[in-house]
Amino acid sequence: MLWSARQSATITVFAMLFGLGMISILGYQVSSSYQAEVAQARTRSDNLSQILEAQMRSALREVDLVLRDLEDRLSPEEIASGDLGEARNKAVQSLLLDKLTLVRQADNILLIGPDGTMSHRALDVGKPAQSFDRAYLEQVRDDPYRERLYARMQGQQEGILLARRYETPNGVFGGLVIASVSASYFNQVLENLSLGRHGFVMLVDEHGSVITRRTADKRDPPFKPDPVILEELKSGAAPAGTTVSRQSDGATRLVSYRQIAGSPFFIIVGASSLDYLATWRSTTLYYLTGGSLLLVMALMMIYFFWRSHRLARNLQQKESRLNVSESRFRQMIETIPVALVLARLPECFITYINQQASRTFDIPQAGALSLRAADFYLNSEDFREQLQAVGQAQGIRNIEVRMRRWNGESFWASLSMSSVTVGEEITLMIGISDITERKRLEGELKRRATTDGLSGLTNRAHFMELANQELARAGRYKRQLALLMIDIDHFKRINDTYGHDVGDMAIKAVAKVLSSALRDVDVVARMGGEEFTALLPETSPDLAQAAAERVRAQIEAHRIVLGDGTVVQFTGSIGIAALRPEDQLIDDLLKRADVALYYAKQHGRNQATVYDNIPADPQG
Ligand SMILES: Nc1nc2c(ncn2[C@@H]2O[C@H](COP(=O)(O)OP(=O)(O)OP(=O)(O)O)[C@@H](O)[C@H]2O)c(=O)[nH]1
Repeated sequence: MLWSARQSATITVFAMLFGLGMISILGYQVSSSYQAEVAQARTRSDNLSQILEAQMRSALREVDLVLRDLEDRLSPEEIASGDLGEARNKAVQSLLLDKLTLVRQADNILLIGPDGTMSHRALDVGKPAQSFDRAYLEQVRDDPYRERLYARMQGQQEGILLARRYETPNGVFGGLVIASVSASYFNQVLENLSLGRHGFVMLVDEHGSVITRRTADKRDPPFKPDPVILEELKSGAAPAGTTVSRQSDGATRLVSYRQIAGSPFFIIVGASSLDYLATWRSTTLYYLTGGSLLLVMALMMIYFFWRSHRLARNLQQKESRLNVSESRFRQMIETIPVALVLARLPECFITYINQQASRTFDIPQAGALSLRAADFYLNSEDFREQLQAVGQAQGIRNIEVRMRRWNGESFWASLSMSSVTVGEEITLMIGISDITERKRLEGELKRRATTDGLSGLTNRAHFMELANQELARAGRYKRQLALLMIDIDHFKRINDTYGHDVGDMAIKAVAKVLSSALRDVDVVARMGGEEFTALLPETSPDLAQAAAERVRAQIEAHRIVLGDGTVVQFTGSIGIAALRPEDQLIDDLLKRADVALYYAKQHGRNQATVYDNIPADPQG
């Protein structure tokens, strides 16, 4: 199918729009899935920080409740002094131990007196805190509204100290009840979190110092919390959970900050784009690969479409040029003055004849298609011979042959024949020129060249030619041959008496007599003037004499009746010569016949004389 330029352009535009549409859809898909992944990661970080915050908040609250319970159970002396006697000291420690077992997140419980000295502790492990940070203690002592206090654990162990301000029944600062929650507890909490390969989670204090942290990849550089965000969270300027994104090392980090309610500690959860975009990246890669393939296919389709379109267009142009040249060629073939017949070999069925052939053979062009080439020949054997000749040579040229028109009339044709092979098919090409007229003219010329114009008989030159052939044949086959030489008697007198025209009539009359009185095989000629010859093949001198006598008698019997009723009659003399073995040329015979004629004239005319019968002495 061949598209017009407009259709091609439309198809190309559609294909390009399709490609652009695909790119847009792909782009949109990639971008929206990116947004979704980021939003999901943000939610995940936020949720995780929220869960951790709730978990840690409740853990600290449990500890606080235990401490509050202890406050109720302990007396001011028991907090203030560790020197209560062995039994009481043991009872206090036992109480502390009991409470410690209730909160597995706490690893020890201590009592600090108002002077900052540790009075009791549940477990005698680690370095005993002899005295508490004095500045901190004084701060607590002087702030009766701060009943719950937090501090980072000092020393080697990382963790949190959760303290409660103890007041004596009369409202005086009585010391602190403290529980320590070591980082190992938080580590346990954070242990089973799924953070991804580059994620982290950390517990920091209000200054951003890390209490504990967990990263999937230990080689990752430690994350430094943003103090501004911590400050904003503390002051309430930022929402309880704040998630920010930061660029680092070619990746984006989504960091979710959340303060543990009621405490100066913060949970920070970080997710890396290397993790949360991993699936998106691989999916996008698939999309892009698939999309690129589709795009390449679309481009290839456009390319192949254009290519085939161009090829088809070229083909069409070539075809139309071919059609033009074919129609020109066909027109030429149709109008050339040579009859052209095409026939398919080997059956020789006619496949085409041109207009000239139609005229030559007198048959409609379509009508010829049911015929074979041989049907145009007068003798189909001629066709077979020519076909054979074409098979042996390249072709045959200007062969003269008798052909046949459709109405049965025969004619002479000059014919050329050759064969061409197109694909599997072998076609016979026959060019025919009707040469009937040429043949007629040739015949006429030949006749004029060999015939005497007045008498219609063979002229002298042609007679000499034919006579010599007969002579040679007779000599070869040892056959007899006789020659008559006929002359009108006193012809001059006829001319002179009646005129030249009557003389001509006499010449014609003698020619007629000779033609009728002699055989067809006899060669009769007018040698000039009123002199005639007749060559009689296979004729003995006696038979020749009889024929001469017949001629003489018919000439004598002939009458020319003139317009005025005048009857003209005349006679003729004939000399006869028979072939002799020594004769080489017809002139030898002519000479002897001439002698015999002369003898006949001399001896009274109107008679036939055989040369061999002339007496040795002519006078006698
Ligand atoms: N009408 C006519 N006369 C011709 C033609 N050719 C030659 N002649 C004449 O024929 C005559 C021949 O005469 P001659 O050769 O003297 O012989 P003749 O009169 O026949 O006498 P014999 O032969 O002795 O009987 C001449 O007068 C020629 O002019 C011709 O074609 N037509």
